[in-house]
Amino acid sequence: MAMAGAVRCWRLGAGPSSLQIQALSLHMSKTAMGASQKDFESAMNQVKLLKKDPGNEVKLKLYALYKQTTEGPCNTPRPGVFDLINKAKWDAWNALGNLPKETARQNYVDLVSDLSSSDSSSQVKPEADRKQPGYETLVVTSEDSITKIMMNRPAKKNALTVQMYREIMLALEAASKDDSTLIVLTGNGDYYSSGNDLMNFMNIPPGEMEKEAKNGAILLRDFVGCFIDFPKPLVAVINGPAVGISVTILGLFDLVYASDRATFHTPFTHLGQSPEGCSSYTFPKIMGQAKAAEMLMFGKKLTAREACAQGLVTEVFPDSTFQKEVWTRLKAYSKLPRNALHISKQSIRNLEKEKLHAVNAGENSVLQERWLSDECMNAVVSFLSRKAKL
Ligand SMILES: CCCCC/C=C/CC(=O)SCCNC(=O)CCNC(=O)[C@H](O)C(C)(C)COP(=O)(O)OP(=O)(O)OC[C@H]1O[C@@H](n2cnc3c(N)ncnc32)[C@H](O)[C@@H]1OP(=O)(O)O
Repeated sequence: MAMAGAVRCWRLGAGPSSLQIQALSLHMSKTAMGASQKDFESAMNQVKLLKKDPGNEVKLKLYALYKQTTEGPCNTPRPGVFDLINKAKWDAWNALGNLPKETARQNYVDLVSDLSSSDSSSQVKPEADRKQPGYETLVVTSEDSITKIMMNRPAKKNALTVQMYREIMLALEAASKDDSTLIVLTGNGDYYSSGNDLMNFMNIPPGEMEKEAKNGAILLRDFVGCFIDFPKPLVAVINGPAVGISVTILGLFDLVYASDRATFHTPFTHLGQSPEGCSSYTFPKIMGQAKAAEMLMFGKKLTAREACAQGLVTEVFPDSTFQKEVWTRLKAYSKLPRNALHISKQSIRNLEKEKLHAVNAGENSVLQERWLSDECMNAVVSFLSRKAKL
C-alpha cells in the first residue's frame, strides 16, 4: 500500500546504533516539551529508514497522523466503494476527528519512536549468531521466516550417520514449533547427500546383527515418520548429486528445487537392499509405474532435468545462479500468510498420512530382513574395500 509523504519507502539504511540514537533523541524531545516541527520532520525521515515493514494497520495510522498534522481534520469526500486503498486511508484519517494538529504531530513522533526502537532491536544478526547450537552434523539457521537445515559432512558427501538421522529429527521437531513459515533441507559442499552412511553397517559384533537391524528399522521408521507428519511446507534445495534415502524421501517434500548439476540415484538392488522413504508408494504415483521401476528396481540415475520432467523435481536452475534464484524465490514464499500455508499443507497431507505410515512400516520390515542378507553385506564390503584396491 503506497502512502505519500508519511510512509514512502522501507529501505536498507542506517545501522542499528544510529537508529537507536535517533529513536532515543526523539523520545527525549517528546517527553520534555512536546514534539516540534523539527522532531516531526526527523520522524518522517526515520520512517524511511525502518528495515522492518510495520504492516498496513500501522502504516494507515502513520498516514492519518501525518495528514492530520499537515492538513488538519479530514474534510475531503470519501472515496468510492471500489477504491479500497484510498477509502482505507480516508477512514483512518477521518477517524481522528478534530484531533489538534499538535497532538497528531506528537502522536506521529511517538509512534515512529516506538517503531524505531523495536526495529533496531529486531535487526538481522550476523550468520554466526543465527546458527542454532547443539548440532554436530548439521548447521541449522533461521532467517526471513525460513529455518534452514544443512547437512554438514561435505568431506563424506553428506552421508547420513546414525547421529545425523537423529539430529535431523531433532531439528525438524524444533522447526515444527518455531515461528518459521518454511523449512529447507540442503547439503554443504558439492553433494546434497550420498545417502545412508555405509559405515552404519560396519563394526557390528556377529551376535548383534539382528538386534542392530531391528534398531536400524526403528530409527528409519521414526526418521521417515517425521517427514510424513511434518506440519509445515518442506523444501529440498538440492545443491548437487543425491543418492539413496536422500532421494526417496523427496516424495514427501512439498517443493524440490535442484541445481542442474544434481543427479538422483537409488541403487538399492545393487546394494542388496529395497526402497524406503515411502518411495515404493510415492514414486509410482509421481512418475508412473514404469519410470519408478527403472529408478527403484534397476537403479537408473536421473539428471536434474529428467527428474523434473518426471515430476520428482519442481524446478531446475543453472548451478551458477542456483542459490541466488532459489533463495529469492523462497524469501518471497516465506512472506505468504503463514497459517493459510500450513493449513493447506496439512489438508493435502492428511488425505495420505495413514497410508504413508503403513507404507513406511512395510518398507522397513522388508529392509530389516535385507540388511541381514548376504547380498547386502557383500555390497557394503565391496564399497568399503574399493579404496584398498586402488
Ligand atoms: C539407520 C539405517 C537407515 C538406512 C536407510 C537406508 C538407506 C539406503 C541408502 O541410502 S542406499 C545409498 C547408500 N549410498 C551409497 O551407496 C553411496 C556410496 N558412495 C559412493 O558411491 C561414492 O562415495 C559417491 C558416488 C557418493 C562419491 O564418489 P566420489 O568418488 O566422488 O567420492 P568418494 O567416494 O571418494 O567419497 C568421499 C568420501 O566420502 C565417503 N563416502 C561417500 N559416500 C558415502 C556413504 N554413503 N557411506 C560411507 N562413506 C561415504 C567415501 O568413502 C570417501 O571417504 P574417504 O575420504 O574417507 O575415502
